[in-house]
Amino acid sequence: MSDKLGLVLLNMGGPDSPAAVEPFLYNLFSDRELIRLPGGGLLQKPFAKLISHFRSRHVRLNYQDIGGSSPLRDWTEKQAAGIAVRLSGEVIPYVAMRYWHPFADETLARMKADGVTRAVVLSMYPHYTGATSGSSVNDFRRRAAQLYPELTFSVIEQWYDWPGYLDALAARIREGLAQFHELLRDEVRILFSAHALPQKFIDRGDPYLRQVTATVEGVMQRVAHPHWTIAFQSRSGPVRWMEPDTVDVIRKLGEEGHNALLMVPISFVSDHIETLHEIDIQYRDLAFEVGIQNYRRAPSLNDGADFLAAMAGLVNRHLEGL
Ligand SMILES: C=CC1=C(C)c2cc3[nH]c(cc4nc(cc5[nH]c(cc1n2)c(C)c5CCC(=O)O)C(CCC(=O)O)=C4C)c(C)c3C=C
Ligand SMILES: [Fe+2]
Ligand SMILES: [Fe+2]
Repeated sequence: MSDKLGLVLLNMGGPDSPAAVEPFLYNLFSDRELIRLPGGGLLQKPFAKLISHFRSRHVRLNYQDIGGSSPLRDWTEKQAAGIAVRLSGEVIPYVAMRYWHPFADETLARMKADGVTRAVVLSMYPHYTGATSGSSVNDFRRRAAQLYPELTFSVIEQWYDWPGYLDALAARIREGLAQFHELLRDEVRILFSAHALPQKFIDRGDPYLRQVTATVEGVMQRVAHPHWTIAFQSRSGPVRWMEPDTVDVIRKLGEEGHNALLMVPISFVSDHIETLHEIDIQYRDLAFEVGIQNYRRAPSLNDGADFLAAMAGLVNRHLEGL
């Protein structure tokens, strides 16, 4: 029997056309591991239908500003291929998304057809929370149990302190700092912006905050710049969210008279709506409004060779330990 090995990268997924925005949002708001709408589960789908319908107009406009669709699938496919070619031995790359194509069941069907019998499943969220990594891994496990129970797989679901990842992130920050005029560089405020979570995820014990903090500390040991802080972006509902909010921190930096700001997206490993729209458009407008004239963002990791080599190292170490 053949013993083909697959590498499956998990991520959120994003709409691939304007028409996909509403069903993408419906899938997202239907996920009770991400968001618990009122009604104890019974009303989750009707509420998801309603919210996705009303939210889609606004979200579609945001996607329109970045070219009409999410680049997340392309980046994740490039990452999967780039990691697979750097592994020892032959490994077939796949991607499985939580809320848009390719869904886990589509990917599992392809793996089965390709004769893949073993796989390493790698969550592309560096920091663990049940809302993202947890939901994606559970979804993959459920679908695999239904559709391809013979598949043997193991999961890598957190890697916030992997040295090669920290090195790659530090390199992006140095690139970001290099975009400022030499005379300004020492004064640059670095703002690490992680995706916010409702505070209740932290209170119930998700390690997300601890892991984000550890990543930032590991990176700053490598970069050695005196001015940095962490904030949380993209709140989206009427609950208590992690603090401080990125918007409030940008405002405060402006009020304090700082005029050089480097944004570093920290919980995402590729470009998508929250780097390309939120950080590059919305927060940039806000920074200018509060007097920060020099606003830059560190490039995302995307398919950077150093990042892919680091991730291949992570997968190789995992395979050696099996
Ligand atoms: C580490 C990454 C992410 C965390 C943590 C996260 C938590 C989280 N998100 C929502 C609600 C929405 N997220 C949306 C889009 C979106 N979120 C992430 C990542 C994290 N989310 C990504 C990569 C994307 C974009 C996909 C793409 O563009 O390719 C959206 C849809 C967009 C919008 O409506 O603004 C919602 C809604 C919650 C409630 C949450 C924590 C529980
Ligand atoms: Fe999100
Ligand atoms: Fe978000």
